[in-house]
Amino acid sequence: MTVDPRLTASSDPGRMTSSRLPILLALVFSSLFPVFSHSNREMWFQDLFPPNTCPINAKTFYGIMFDAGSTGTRIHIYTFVQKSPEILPELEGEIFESVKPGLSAYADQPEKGAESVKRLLDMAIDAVPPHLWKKTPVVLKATAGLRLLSEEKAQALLSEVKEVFEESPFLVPEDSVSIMDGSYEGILAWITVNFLTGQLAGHNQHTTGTLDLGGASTQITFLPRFEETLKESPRDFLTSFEMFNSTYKLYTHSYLGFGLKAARLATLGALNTEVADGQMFRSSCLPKQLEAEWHFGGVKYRYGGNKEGETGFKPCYLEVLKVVKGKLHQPDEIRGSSFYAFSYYYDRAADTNLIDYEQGGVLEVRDFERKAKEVCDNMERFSSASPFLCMDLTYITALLKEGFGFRDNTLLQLTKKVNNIETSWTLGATFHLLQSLGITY
Ligand SMILES: Nc1ccn([C@@H]2O[C@H](COP(=O)(O)OP(=O)(O)O)[C@@H](O)[C@H]2O)c(=O)n1
Ligand SMILES: [Ca+2]
Repeated sequence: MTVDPRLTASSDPGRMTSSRLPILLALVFSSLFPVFSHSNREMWFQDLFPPNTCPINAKTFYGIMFDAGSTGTRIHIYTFVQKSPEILPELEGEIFESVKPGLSAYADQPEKGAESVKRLLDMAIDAVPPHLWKKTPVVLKATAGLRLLSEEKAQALLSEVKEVFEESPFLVPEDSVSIMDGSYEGILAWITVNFLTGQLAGHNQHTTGTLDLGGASTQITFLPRFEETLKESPRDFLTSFEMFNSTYKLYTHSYLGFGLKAARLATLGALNTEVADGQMFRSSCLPKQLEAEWHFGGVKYRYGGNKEGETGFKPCYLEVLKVVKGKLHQPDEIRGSSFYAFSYYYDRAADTNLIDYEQGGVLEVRDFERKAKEVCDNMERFSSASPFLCMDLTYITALLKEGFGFRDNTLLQLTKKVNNIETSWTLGATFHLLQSLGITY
């Protein structure tokens, strides 16, 4: 990935290079897996094989983490390698695959939902060598899509998935299928990003905050630097988290119902309401003549443009403002910081050529606003794209400025992968899992 120098003013850009990654991983694993501290043990073959090249003891182990998101289900198969007992393991790579729709779309057909998980799990059967199946843990964590379902429907889905896991040859830990607490989603994504960018090695305190915009919820997470932030934040926004032998006191919050798709419904006035048969929801953020249907979370919605009334950025911004204004906590200290942003921040920026789809890039908050104006005031020119493009960009602008209180010139590093590893909470969750299972080789 490329790193904008503006973002690394207080950190070391050299840390981002992939050649540093194994060293960094080794450092992190040394605290993750204290069992490795037997590095003084004498080995008869040490004189024959230089460190790192002994083929006899090279060991590979895996972790399988499912992300059951509101818009899709994804599998992450992480491979770790330990080349000899003296050398610490390295994160070798990740196999990633996804399917749509997400589990919550199968609210009334839980077996079909579980089938979608099974198809992905079959990939792990091919990726993990048979002799390691029994030692490879498999876990699924669901996010906002399932949080929004009734307890009964969500549990039915989870128990079908659990059956799929139990019929597989992998290690199924207790609590292997669950709905993840929203605050973990933020913390674990923060761990992933700061781990992959090298900020968790040693005592470097130049960590970066993270912004995740999902379909149904959105998270903000950062390491507060000022006492004021700790004093002024609501208690449940602050959390201590132990990882890699350090305790991180993080600010994190997950706003349920503020993901991009939930925000569309909220803007249309259709979130958390009983939808009457044939009811039409209209918005000035949609093309004037549009009338269409949309399925989300197992419910069908009819929506359309303001046939007679206004359309465009100004009226749209006022509509969207009602969804965010005064609803989010605004920590002062983030105004001058830079953040990593992913998920729908990335997708909408890439869709509108604000960033390169493969490389990502760095934007200022005002770039989203500029693009929102361009799209909303020229909807006919963008009619081949999603009819929601104007609403989505306007929502992102309002969420960043009026929701979180970022400045126009706050920098956002838009990233999908760092060193070819997905910037998802799943890697942080896998570290946590391996730590709790005491998996050491
Ligand atoms: N590994 C992943 C997971 C999600 N995403 C993006 O995250 C957004 C959807 O979020 P989600 O389905 O996880 O929804 P939530 O359950 O997090 O609300 C989409 O833009 C996905 O493309 C991604 O880019 N990479
Ligand atoms: Ca997500």
